[in-house]
Amino acid sequence: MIHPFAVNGDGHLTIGSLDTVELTKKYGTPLFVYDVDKIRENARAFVDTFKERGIQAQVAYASKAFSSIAMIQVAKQENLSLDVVSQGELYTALQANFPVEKIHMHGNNKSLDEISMAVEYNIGCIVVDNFYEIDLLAHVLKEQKKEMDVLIRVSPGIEAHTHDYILTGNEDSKFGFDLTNGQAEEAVRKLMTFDEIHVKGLHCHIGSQIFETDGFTMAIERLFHTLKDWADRFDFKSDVLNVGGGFGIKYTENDEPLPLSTYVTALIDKISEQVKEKEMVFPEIWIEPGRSIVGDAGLTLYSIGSVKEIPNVRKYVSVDGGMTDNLRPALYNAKYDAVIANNVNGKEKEEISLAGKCCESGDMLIWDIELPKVNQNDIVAVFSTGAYGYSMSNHYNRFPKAAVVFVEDGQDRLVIKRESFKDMIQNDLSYE
Ligand SMILES: Cc1ncc(COP(=O)(O)O)c(C=O)c1O
Ligand SMILES: N[C@@H](CCCC[NH3+])C(=O)O
Repeated sequence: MIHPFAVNGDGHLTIGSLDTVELTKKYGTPLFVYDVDKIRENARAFVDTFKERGIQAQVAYASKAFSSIAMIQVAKQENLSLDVVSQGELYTALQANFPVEKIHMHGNNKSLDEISMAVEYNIGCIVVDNFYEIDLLAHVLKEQKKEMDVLIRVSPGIEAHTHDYILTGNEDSKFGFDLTNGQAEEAVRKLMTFDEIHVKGLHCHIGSQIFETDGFTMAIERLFHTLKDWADRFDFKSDVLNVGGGFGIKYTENDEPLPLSTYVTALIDKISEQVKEKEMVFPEIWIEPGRSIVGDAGLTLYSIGSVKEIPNVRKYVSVDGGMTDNLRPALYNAKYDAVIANNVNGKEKEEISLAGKCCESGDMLIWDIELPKVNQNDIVAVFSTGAYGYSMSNHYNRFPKAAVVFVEDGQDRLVIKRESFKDMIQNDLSYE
């Protein structure tokens, strides 16, 4: 079983020492529950490693992994910076009173409205992704008579080992300027012509759920190759190097993630090596972890409903959620681990497949998992759903969105209310 979960005397799964079965009685299912201590522990693993090495750094929580007012407030308490990719994520951060100067905005198609809002609220930095955006940004800055720090997102041509859909640093990518075909240089030269725009450095993000450090260190080498070239040819200085997020976490026993501090150490060592070799100034290092801060701190609790046994084929056990609260299995064939929360150590086991309740054959949460024999109304806990679970949840089949509870210091606290049917239809207008 995956940290930080344990089992109490009743054989019930606990999270942050609270009985998950009791939580479902109080809040219903499906229910996301986060152990806030674990979120803090993950955040500190990054922050403290930089501190111990005396490195100037910003650890920006990639709020796309799970954005809510309470979560942004935890990020603020942990002195993280924040990565947002939309007006919605920015709005949430503003509502959480997150310090604006520590907000960075991403996006491969930032709209005029998004850029205007970012400039209006004086966020810390915009990560420029394409030529279209440069013109929009210059226009908005002139109009609002403001200045803005920017990073240039480049794709370093790295094929990280992960699912194709979550690969982002390769040449054939919708994100960023290509380093090798001259577009990145063209972008930086163009950005440097605007007095209102201050180019602070480069950004790259090679992908997500990555278990090795090689992809990151190779990317750093390529970035430094470029930085040295630009420094020699047109005196370009990179005060900041943002190497993105993407650090892998444990979903099942087959995943062997590195300790989070190992990623940071590898990044620092490689950057130190390159700085020395190329005789350059040590940049401030920024990273953008999302999944590795919240992923393994969260789980989802479901109630079991129908059970369909097809003799000699399979036993389908259906729960009261599915691809509406966890799209990842359907989208990436992502694998998860689970237990029966009210009978974790049950001796009599059977192999089942855990199905969601959407009208899609592909709405399966886990294929072929061995669990204690299940009964209707048992509670299933699916682990490591803290990242890209709630944030990618949707209204397919008009299922209302689940509730989210934070657990800390032996207390549970509702941080996102369960949607009502009324909430769900609030924007529907009558045609009668
Ligand atoms: C630019 C950028 N930064 C950070 C992240 C966060 O990645 P992860 O949640 O894998 O740490 C992503 C998502 O892949 C991203 O696209
Ligand atoms: N949503 C993806 C990762 C993409 C992250 C953003 N670039 C996941 O669930 O794994």
